[in-house]
Amino acid sequence: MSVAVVLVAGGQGTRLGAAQPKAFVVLAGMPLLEHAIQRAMTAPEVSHVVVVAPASHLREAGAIASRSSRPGDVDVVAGGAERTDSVAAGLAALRPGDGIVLVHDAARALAPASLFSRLVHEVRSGHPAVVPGIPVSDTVKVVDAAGRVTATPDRATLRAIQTPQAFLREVLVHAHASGEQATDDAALVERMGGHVRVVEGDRLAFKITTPDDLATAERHLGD
Ligand SMILES: Nc1ccn([C@@H]2O[C@H](COP(=O)(O)OP(=O)(O)OP(=O)(O)O)[C@@H](O)[C@H]2O)c(=O)n1
Ligand SMILES: C[C@](O)(CO)[C@H](O)COP(=O)(O)O
Repeated sequence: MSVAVVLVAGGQGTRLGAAQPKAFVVLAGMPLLEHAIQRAMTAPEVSHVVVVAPASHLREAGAIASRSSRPGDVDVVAGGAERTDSVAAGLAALRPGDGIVLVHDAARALAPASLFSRLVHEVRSGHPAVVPGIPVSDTVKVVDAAGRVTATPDRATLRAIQTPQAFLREVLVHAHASGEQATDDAALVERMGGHVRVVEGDRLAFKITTPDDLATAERHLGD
């Protein structure tokens, strides 16, 4: 069963505030998208990457894909208005033999190859939906629209969820068939009653969202 990565890079990066969409912002001499492709393709299990780019930047994404170690194994398609739409566009471009799908944010450009491998191992061990998570160090409160606290969940039960998120292809495709939006793909599986397993994440898989995050990423690469 081959393993495909749907690498979503179709967002604008409004919170980063750069002149171009976030995936094309240069970090240590290379666009974030290129960092993400390199790391994904370093995982020996990964046979194919579908890059989902903004419709305005297909040519730029194609040029980045052509510089990868295996250009024939990287396809580029146009994304949609929301992240969920971009993932759906990537799923539509999977190849026939792709049985395991990892959905990954280009914005988590430093996620290491070892994280991809760990998730694939978990799916191959019989878990149809597996996501990486990090224990939270802050106390997290649930608030209503008026800012009033309605609950303080036990911190030990909470995880900050990252990507890549790994699924059996049929499970993910079925979950997306609902046409609903969600902030991550696992939530669609949860909504249809599917089991999602959380495994240990990786601090390097943090999401580059703001200029501060970009500076943090630069520091990591300088270490
Ligand atoms: N319509 C969209 C929106 C987001 N994404 C991707 O989803 C990932 C996570 O999204 P986020 O970090 O929030 O990126 P943006 O939506 O680009 O950021 P912002 O909300 O600041 O505009 C990113 O790799 C982004 O490119 C996408 O492919 N298509
Ligand atoms: C998928 C995700 O990265 C998991 O933490 C996250 O939910 C993406 O959120 P965003 O709203 O697109 O930033």
